[in-house]
Amino acid sequence: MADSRQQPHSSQPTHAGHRPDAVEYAIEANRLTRKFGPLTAVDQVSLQVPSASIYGFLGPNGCGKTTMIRMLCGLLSPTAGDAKILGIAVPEHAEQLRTRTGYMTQKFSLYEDLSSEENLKFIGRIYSLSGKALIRRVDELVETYELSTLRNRRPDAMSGGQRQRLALACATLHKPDLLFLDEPTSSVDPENRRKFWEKLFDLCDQGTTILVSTHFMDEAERCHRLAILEAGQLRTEGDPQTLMNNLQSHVVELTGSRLRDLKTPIQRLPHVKSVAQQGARLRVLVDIGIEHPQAYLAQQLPPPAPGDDFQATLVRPNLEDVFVTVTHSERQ
Ligand SMILES: Nc1ncnc2c1ncn2[C@@H]1O[C@H](COP(=O)(O)OP(=O)(O)OP(=O)(O)O)[C@@H](O)[C@H]1O
Repeated sequence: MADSRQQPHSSQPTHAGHRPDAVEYAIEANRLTRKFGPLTAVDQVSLQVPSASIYGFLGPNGCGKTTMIRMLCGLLSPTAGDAKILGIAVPEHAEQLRTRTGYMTQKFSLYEDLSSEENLKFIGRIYSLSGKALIRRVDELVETYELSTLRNRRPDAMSGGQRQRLALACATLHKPDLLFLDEPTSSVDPENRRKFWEKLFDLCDQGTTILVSTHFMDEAERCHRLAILEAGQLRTEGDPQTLMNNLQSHVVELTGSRLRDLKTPIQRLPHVKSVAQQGARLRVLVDIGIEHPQAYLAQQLPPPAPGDDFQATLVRPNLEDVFVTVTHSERQ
């Protein structure tokens, strides 16, 4: 039976934060906690985000991603714990970070009654740009984010991808050292998401640190490092390849002609953590303590009928497998 696990490849940033005043970690959070009445939305989360890297928050709805970002931005006070952003304590000294950070929310904070160009100029003036410097910067952003044909268009007449490009242009107008992106691609198709990520890597190469929250696995896999959150708690943290290599489950793919009948019995097996149908295959997560997972599954199931081409293959874990294993979400 085949084992298609591949060798890890490096997912470290190729640049080392070449801004002169760069700190080693753009974000340092120490047991950060936020309660809303009886609810603990963020529960003692500690993490370090290396400068000039892209760091992801991955987690289901309501797991605390936005609350965490708002505390790191200095917009929300923690109930307990502390954080330093670019070496500066928040929320105490958040004002010092105003011109050094950018924030793009999932709702794209654009002014709907202003055109693209007017949005950019308005934001530019907030950051004290004026005259030729403002015009130059707006032209630069229009070029970078492919907005030249949209200069006079208002956001409400733009597609999701176009609005997102404009929102990113606005969020980066003042060349922030650190950019917070809260589910920035939730209304964007895969092609535009891919292009958006190219822009993020360009920014990162220029020394910008990016913290991005997402529930898309393919996006999470692009990050240099990743935190998986659930119910306000940090379940695991690391670079995606290492997380996949260190997965505490075997991943077995089953093919054959009676997969739908097998799904329920497999789900009931004591050492099976999850079963998901993917097209003509069942993807099964088996406890890492089981030495021969394919044999384990074959032994527990009814014998194949004559002519059944049942096969069990050990495959390389993906990030969704990591997510399912470290959280309590059951993949069906
Ligand atoms: N101001 C608030 N008052 C009360 N509860 C809040 C407040 N803000 C967030 N919460 C609660 O805290 C929990 C975490 O919410 P949060 O928005 O941080 O999650 P999230 O991971 O960003 O979710 P999503 O992916 O849906 O955006 C949720 O249960 C939410 O209802």
